[in-house]
Amino acid sequence: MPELTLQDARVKIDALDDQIQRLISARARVAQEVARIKQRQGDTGDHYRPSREAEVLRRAMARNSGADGGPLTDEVIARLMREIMSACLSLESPLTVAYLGPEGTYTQAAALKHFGDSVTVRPLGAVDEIFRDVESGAADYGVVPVENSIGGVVTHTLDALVHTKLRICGEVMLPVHHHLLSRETSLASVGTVYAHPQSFAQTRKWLDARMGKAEREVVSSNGEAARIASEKGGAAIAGLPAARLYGLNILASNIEDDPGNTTRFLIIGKQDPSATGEDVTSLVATAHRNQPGALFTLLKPLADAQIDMTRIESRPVRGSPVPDFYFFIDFGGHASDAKSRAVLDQVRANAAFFKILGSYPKAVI
Ligand SMILES: O=C(O)C(=O)C[C@]1(C(=O)O)C=C[C@@H](O)C=C1
Repeated sequence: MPELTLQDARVKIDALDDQIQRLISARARVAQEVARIKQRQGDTGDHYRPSREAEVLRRAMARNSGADGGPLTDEVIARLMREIMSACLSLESPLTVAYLGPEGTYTQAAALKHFGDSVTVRPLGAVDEIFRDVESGAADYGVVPVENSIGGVVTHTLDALVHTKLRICGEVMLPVHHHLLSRETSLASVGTVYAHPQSFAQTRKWLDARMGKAEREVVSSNGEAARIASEKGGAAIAGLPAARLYGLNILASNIEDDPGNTTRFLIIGKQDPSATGEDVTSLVATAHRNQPGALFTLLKPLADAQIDMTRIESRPVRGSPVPDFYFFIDFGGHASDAKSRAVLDQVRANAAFFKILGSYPKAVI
């Protein structure tokens, strides 16, 4: 092919943009039609469909890996598709999403990664408030952190899951990069570092090596840490959105001790997503007390069925006169498929307390 001039290339880009825009508008009109179909079918809730969204994103990534795919990465393609769907859904029924605030937290980044930009967000102060907000209908969905690859589980979230009527309808995996943010311009001028306890846990080695003399003050969130650093001085450990929001300098980047540092977040709401073929089921159960091998008995059906148990966490049962534990179990599969259903029935039969927390699509991006 003869080499294009810059002007020719721009003419091509303009022509492609015309086509892209026409197609996006056509897609948005079909989404409006989808909303009318759902209403005719008597659908009274919101129009968000987590399983369909996962399918659309997986198709986009598969197309990108095919013959006509590239040069953008699968993740970039999926994120673009994410935003198109988010905008289409906002025409159907705008969503309100509550998350663990304030603004600038990793939970906000997780909420936007999962739902895209075209949602109304409500930053709230505590995990319990997010559960209440969704239960009361003030928000359609909530986003809560559940586990970090270095810092471990978020106990408030596990405890709230035991008693809520809400369902887990999705998960988000967010690679977490911590930065040291400050109004100052050098590490030497920082007297106090503010951070959430999990962020301190995830940057401990770096802080010990580089900021051994600075005070460490625990605050309720990374967003709060950034706000304090912007008002009082010192430095905050937080993400880039917080640096932008509070106009702070980045004194050091990627200070997490483990470069694979990832936080998993849950989407909580009132719907049960349908099976997609790549799903996760979460349950909580207690074993019968005083029975030798009770936990083994509880888990045996999973092993017998060769089901992939991806997670197990325990939390003490509060107020129990003898030691007793809730076991939070995740496995690959959907509660509606025959194999998972049979296993769930057996686990339920072996448990003193049993509750399915949700079956939902495995995180796509
Ligand atoms: O397929 C649907 O049910 C739609 O509402 C369309 C659509 C989309 O834009 O593709 C939009 C929102 C839903 O969450 C899922 C998909």
